[in-house]
Amino acid sequence: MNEEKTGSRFELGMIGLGVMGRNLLLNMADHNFPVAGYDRDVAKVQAFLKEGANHDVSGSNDLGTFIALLKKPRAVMMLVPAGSAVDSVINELLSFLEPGDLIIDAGNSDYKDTDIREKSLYAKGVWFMGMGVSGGEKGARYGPSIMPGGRPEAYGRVKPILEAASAKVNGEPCVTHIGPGSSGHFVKMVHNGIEYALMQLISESYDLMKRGLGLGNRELEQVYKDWNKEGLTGYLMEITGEIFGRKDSETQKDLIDEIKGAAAQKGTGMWTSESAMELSVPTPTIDVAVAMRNLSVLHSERSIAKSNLSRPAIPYAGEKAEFVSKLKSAMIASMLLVYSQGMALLSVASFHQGYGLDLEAIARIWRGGCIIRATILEDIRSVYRRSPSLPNLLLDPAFAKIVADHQEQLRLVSIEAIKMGIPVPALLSTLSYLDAYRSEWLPSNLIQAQRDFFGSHTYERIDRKGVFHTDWDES
Ligand SMILES: NC(=O)C1=CN([C@@H]2O[C@H](COP(=O)(O)OP(=O)(O)OC[C@H]3O[C@@H](n4cnc5c(N)ncnc54)[C@H](OP(=O)(O)O)[C@@H]3O)[C@@H](O)[C@H]2O)C=CC1
Ligand SMILES: O=C(CO)[C@H](O)[C@H](O)COP(=O)(O)O
Repeated sequence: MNEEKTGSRFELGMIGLGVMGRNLLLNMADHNFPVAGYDRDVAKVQAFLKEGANHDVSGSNDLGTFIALLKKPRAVMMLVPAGSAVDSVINELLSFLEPGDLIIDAGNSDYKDTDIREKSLYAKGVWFMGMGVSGGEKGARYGPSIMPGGRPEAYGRVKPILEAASAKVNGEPCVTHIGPGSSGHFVKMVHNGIEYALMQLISESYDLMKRGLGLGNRELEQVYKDWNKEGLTGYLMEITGEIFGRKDSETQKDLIDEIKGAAAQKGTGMWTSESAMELSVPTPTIDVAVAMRNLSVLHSERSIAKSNLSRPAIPYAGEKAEFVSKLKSAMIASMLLVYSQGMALLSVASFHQGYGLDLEAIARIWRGGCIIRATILEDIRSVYRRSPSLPNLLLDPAFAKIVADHQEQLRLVSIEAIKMGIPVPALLSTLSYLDAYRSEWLPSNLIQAQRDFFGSHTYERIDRKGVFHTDWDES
């Protein structure tokens, strides 16, 4: 190690120099912060030092040497897989850290774990922050959206470095102190839940155009590029257009056709659905997106079911261009309804978990750097600027009007999908969410009557206050 690259003067240390850790640390170094990296794998440390050679960086694959590089009170960030790896890193760190040092878990940890870790570390005098980072490899390197939670004093210590490294939209950094405790990881989890639902919707639009209309990959590439230019501008739409244009370097075939239709997952989508259920917030599109990832991996069952359950498809008989235009409208409505579900979950969690979330600030920091960034987040930000405690975006007349203007196309596309036998559970559940949310009357009176009939669970009445029970066996 070179002399000037030693000494306890590095402002932040990163544990885990994988995809995210290496890139985020280089990003911080780009902004002239002296930073140090640690990885168990010496090759990863060397690769980081080589890439950061023109910056004030240092690193080691020895934890004690790495910790000795850091300025006191120390700030140690980790980007390692969620779960036991985080606990094992914390345990190893504890023998080197002192009261007042700060640990930041910037991975996709379960927020419930974050609450436990923060409390137990605080009792030992060590500060702990759970922080969401979104943007993938490129975002981490050139500007992610960052969602730090925990004590405001802890955030204050790393605010300059996080603001410098984050994405900027109109000069505003895509980072803000989210709130206390596990709020940063909760907000990142919901970001990912929205991400799952948007990805499922886009994949359904692909299926409708591929199997329904018979469009080829060049046509699909053009449709997604057009959608990204106007009306549906966002990162996921942008990369989808690029994906359809990519050739496999080995076979020279379209790469998309070489990829198996079985989608993996690491847990954040499922945790979003679980949390929504726990907090009684309806998020049907996110729930169905998780279910479809689960169904996608049942390939051998699906190949048996294919012959057992075959049915003739009723092909689409209309104009292809007209269908694509309706589909674009359907996508606009359904994507807005996904953001509505996710933001409604944040609104309830803010109250129940004492996070005190600023929904306008969350929409602001999601406008750049993250995977769900899209121009609509500017409108969503405006809604919360007007009405900071709105329980659901659909209650804002301007936002509701955009959905209402596109809802008929969502309905028409859904009907065609059903006729063609193409699975579009995200589109259908989104439409039903809309129809249920805008319906003052729901048939749940019958469910109450049934519950009281079989279990004496009682019911409320519309004409009187109180709880009532009927002896349903009495004639
Ligand atoms: N990839 C992405 O797009 C995003 C990922 N995330 C989250 O960031 C975190 C890191 O992901 P990513 O960078 O993609 O993962 P990688 O697999 O690329 O890197 C993980 C790093 O963690 C290290 N590590 C694993 N287990 C331990 C352990 N027990 N002790 C010490 N180090 C360990 C690995 O070291 P070694 O080489 O020695 O195994 C490796 O350097 C995860 O929580 C992920 O969910 C968040 C946003 C986006
Ligand atoms: O956090 C991310 C993006 O925002 C990560 O890429 C995460 O891994 C995505 O979730 P999954 O792997 O379950 O699809």
